[in-house]
Amino acid sequence: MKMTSVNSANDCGCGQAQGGAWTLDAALRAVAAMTAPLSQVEDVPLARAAGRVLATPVIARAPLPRFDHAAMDGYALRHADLTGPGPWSLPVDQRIAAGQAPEALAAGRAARIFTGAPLPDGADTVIMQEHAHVSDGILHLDRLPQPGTHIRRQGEETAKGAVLLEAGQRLGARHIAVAACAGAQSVTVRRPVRVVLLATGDELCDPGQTPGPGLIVDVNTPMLTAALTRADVTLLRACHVPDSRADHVQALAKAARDADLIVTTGGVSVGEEDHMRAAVLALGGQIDIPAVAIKPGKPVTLGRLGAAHWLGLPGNPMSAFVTFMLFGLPLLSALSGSALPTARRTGVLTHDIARRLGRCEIRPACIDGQDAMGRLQLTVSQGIHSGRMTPLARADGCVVLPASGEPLCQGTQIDFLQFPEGF
Ligand SMILES: Nc1nc2c(c(=O)[nH]1)N[C@H]1C(S)=C(S)[C@@H](COP(=O)(O)OP(=O)(O)OC[C@H]3O[C@@H](n4cnc5c(N)ncnc54)[C@H](O)[C@@H]3O)O[C@H]1N2
Ligand code: MOO
Repeated sequence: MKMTSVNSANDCGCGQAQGGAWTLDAALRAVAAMTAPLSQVEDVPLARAAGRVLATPVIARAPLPRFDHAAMDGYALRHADLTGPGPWSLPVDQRIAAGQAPEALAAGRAARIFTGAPLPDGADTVIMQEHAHVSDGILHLDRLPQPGTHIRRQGEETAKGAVLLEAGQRLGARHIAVAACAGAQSVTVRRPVRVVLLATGDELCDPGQTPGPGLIVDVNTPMLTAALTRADVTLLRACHVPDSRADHVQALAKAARDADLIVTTGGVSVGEEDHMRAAVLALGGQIDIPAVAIKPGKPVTLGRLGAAHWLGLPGNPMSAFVTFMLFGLPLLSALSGSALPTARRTGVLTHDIARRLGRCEIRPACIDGQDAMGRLQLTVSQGIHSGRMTPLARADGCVVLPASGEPLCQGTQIDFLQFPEGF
């Protein structure tokens, strides 16, 4: 097959040298297989548990609801007291608000009761106050109620001892609410994943600075700092590393001492200024996945350095973004023992796509609604450039264009990775 020029304006050269590169699916399977959850756990109060990952299940300490109670403001009575054809009249001799302990209901009597208040012993039915009439302390009913209405029974939602949240659950507001229902004051979660972020390149200057000749603004550090700002991650530090082997070795050695995961950007390609792989190997590290046959992001490299995982992202910001989404997010999930954040969905193309067969492409895409069958309608960026970030700002996720297969025409089904919230 004739290759187009590597100098083409829309092409950084990925896909031209597939030797040694893993397929995307094989690399993702390997990451899942070789990454075990951190063993250390800690107890945190519910108020500080948002975004953390449960290490042990949350068990109901009592039945839910804990006791029989009224589901409506009204009157509690014993249904068997409503004898004969009606209307019926029952003296009201008790008033029970939420939080009060009632007395048993005497025969032939009703109790004024409010939503959430415990049902008195002997009562088995609650009448909404809109369906009752009370005068001089006597409850009058014209219609016979259904026995047992408007009562929430002890244990009807769940029994004592039931598992309400499984280990591995990432805690959002609704899960914390369920833990509170369970009677928990705190939860046992995995400790945060400790990450060190290293951006390599002599050309980098900080955002906000005016770059001197040949310099560029560091995009990867703010991008990945944002992606790593989450409750289940402690970003220990984010540093620039100059383009020298000695500086790489020094920064990596320090990172390996305190990080669970070292994320680097740049320096993973093949030029003399690319020192990352050599530095990892010089420190006794290992490379598990040397490259992945995707565009952008082919030079992405995964390995180990001491006890730490190493994720070597390519320097081009678009490549770094895509490879962090594909590998960084699953790595963090695996280390924190939670499910993958981005399930692959299937969508349908709204237009034809020109692509080069033989390489797997990851392209930004927008959701343009759903068709009659509920399938996502996807509009995909035409062509990608691994340094260009602007298409990502408008996108809802990325499509995965397979390396082989039929032409991609309007209506073709395609895999879609929706960006997680905040990504
Ligand atoms: N002869 C070959 N050259 C290249 C190949 C190849 O296979 N053979 N692969 C190309 C591909 S694909 C990519 S991607 C890049 C990856 O290179 P590195 O990971 O070594 O990254 P750098 O060379 O350090 O930087 C690439 C590019 O990105 C810019 N950059 C780097 N860091 C940042 C940052 N923090 N913020 C913004 N921009 C950044 C850097 O200035 C370069 O322009 O290699 C190709 N070359
Ligand atoms: O295309 Mo490279 O993918 O610039 O990562």
